[in-house]
Amino acid sequence: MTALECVEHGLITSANLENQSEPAIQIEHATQAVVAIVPAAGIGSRMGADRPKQYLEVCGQSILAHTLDRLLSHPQISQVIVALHPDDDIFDSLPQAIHPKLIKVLGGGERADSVLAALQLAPQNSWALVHDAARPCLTAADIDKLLASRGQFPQGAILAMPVRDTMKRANQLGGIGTTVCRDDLWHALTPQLFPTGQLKGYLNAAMAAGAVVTDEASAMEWAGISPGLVSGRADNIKVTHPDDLGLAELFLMRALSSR
Ligand SMILES: Nc1ccn([C@@H]2O[C@H](COP(=O)(O)OP(=O)(O)OP(=O)(O)O)[C@@H](O)[C@H]2O)c(=O)n1
Ligand SMILES: C[C@](O)(CO)[C@H](O)COP(=O)(O)O
Repeated sequence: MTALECVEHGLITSANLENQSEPAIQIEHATQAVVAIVPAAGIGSRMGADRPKQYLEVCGQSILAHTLDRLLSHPQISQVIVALHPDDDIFDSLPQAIHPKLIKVLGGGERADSVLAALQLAPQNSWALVHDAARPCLTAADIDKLLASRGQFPQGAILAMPVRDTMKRANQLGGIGTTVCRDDLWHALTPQLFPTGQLKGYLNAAMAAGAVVTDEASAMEWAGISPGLVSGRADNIKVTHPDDLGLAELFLMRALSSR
């Protein structure tokens, strides 16, 4: 891909191109493979269903199948690596399981362990686009938006959504302790996009240091990096509790009917 094509695809900014010192780095970043990492080894305890929530059906197929469809069909994603629970006996029955772009790996005890396990199979010199299996409503436009942010955020970025409600912190009695200033507060979503080698290294180091790592950005922040915030759609929900299923069904039906 030529430098100009990188600018046309929004992979680098024209400013990067004019900056004589960095075009090679920016173009290299922009033309590296993008590998989707899908942590799908959870048990869905908060859902309390008869199976892991990623295998609950909405709009005719499982939540995981919807998520994989979005990633496998994206032209800039060259590979999809899915981390599965050791006891998973459903995945291989999914039509998506035999897709040539897809690789499966055993996940770990925590989400971060599953992400790390999948990262071992990603090329060191690639971009890792980490996306929860439990977020089936992701759109191609939001993936495009995050990928296009690499020119502005060469160290990586995440999809996120500004907080809209007044935020309260509970006290010990289950009442309102305090109102939290919501200025500059964002909900972290996924995908989260980082250079694979850096993410692997910092994820390992942060976890070894006992840091709390609930998303990939936490590990990058632990290393002193400030990932970009890219405003994403509010319907990119994480299916977590039973009442999320109706919302996911609604959003997926709306997306399918608009095709
Ligand atoms: N050890 C784990 C735990 C979670 N996940 C994945 O990480 C994503 C986000 O995690 P969460 O929503 O918490 O899923 P669960 O851990 O399954 O839910 P719960 O916490 O209610 O058990 C999910 O796609 C889940 O499958 C994973 O790959 N490996
Ligand atoms: C990664 C994530 O979806 C960003 O909001 C979230 O941290 C996952 O948290 P969970 O407790 O593993 O669901």
